[in-house]
Amino acid sequence: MTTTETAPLAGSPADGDVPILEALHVTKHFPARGSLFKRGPRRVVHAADDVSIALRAGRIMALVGESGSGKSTFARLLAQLHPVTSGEIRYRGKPVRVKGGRSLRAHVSKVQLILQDPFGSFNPVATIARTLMRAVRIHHPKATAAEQRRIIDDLLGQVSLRPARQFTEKYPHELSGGQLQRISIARALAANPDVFLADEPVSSLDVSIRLGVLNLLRRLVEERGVALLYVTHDIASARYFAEDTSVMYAGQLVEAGPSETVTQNAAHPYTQLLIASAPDPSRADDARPRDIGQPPSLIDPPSGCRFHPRCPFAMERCRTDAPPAFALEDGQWAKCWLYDGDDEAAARRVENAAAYGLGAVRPAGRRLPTDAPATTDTKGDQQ
Ligand SMILES: Nc1ncnc2c1ncn2[C@@H]1O[C@H](COP(=O)(O)OP(=O)(O)OP(=O)(O)O)[C@@H](O)[C@H]1O
Repeated sequence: MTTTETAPLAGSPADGDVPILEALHVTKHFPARGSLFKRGPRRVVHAADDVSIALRAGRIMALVGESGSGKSTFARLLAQLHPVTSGEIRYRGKPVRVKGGRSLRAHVSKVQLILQDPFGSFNPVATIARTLMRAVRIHHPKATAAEQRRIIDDLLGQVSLRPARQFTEKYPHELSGGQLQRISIARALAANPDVFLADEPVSSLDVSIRLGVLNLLRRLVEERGVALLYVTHDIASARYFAEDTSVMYAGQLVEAGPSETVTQNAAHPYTQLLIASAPDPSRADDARPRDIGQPPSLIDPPSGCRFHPRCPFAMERCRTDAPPAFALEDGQWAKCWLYDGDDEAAARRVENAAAYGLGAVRPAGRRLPTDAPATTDTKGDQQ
């Protein structure tokens, strides 16, 4: 038995290894627009509430959710671009306390953010060589000019842009979105990071070139042993790309576990609806619930389970009490009262299985302590 009685841990990491980057009970509240100058209690946007995640060497974790669920905010918290409201970020087991300047630079060199829109992240009047040289000078200040040029060639080679001279003298507008996204990955590699936080890295690219960029990221994870957080609204891509998947709804994680299990045997009704509403021509006429409605306001989120106003299986307790995490099989967990041990929950699970044509009704889960970080790291003896 490991420490996992109180900390559900996912995937299949080796025993005793420490995650490279971890968030523990991380919360971020932004002041709501206009609330700074109003009397009365300050209103806040609950962009992330009590989110715990562990990123491990050589593994990809998908963070999936609709627009506005808090995914980008969470990635930025990990990158320390926003301070957390409460909770802790740990790098290799040690709390990260960034106060700007040198400590921020040290964190950024280890934890690199890759953004959705590569065009927006380049200086339009600088050549690729100049942009990359800037990153190389920051991270390899002692290298000679010739060495720095060699480093640039090598970085471009690592992202399969060869020969380098075909790209170095170009301006961003002369390159395709896919080429630019590769160059932003090369720029991130200049820091020799341990962690990539890729925020919708392929959503702005043509469908035909997405796979190439995802394959490149996968190769870098495997060859360099970096940890990768893959932020996406596309749950189908999580299955093929990431070992582990966490699902975020209205600022909270609602389900996590191995990607194969989460995508093929989703437990939370929100994940089930996300999957049912993903385009799939092969099931054009099936009868699964598909109208997934609108996400709630994050200024005044619903009481109890935040998904209850949209949930076809909601019970009275869902309106009043926030669900704890229930450990299921295969390292999967879900914060959903459906997996409670009583008869009403069991009856709703029967309805749930019927609605989604599931072969078998799922058993109840094991309720995990609420103070435990319900991370995506569900390793261990939680069954
Ligand atoms: N700096 C900020 N100040 C105030 N509110 C913010 C700020 N940044 C994000 N938010 C709010 O936090 C919530 C979560 O936004 P976030 O961008 O993290 O979601 P997301 O899941 O990444 O969505 P998308 O996929 O559209 O980027 C939204 O309600 C957003 O308006």
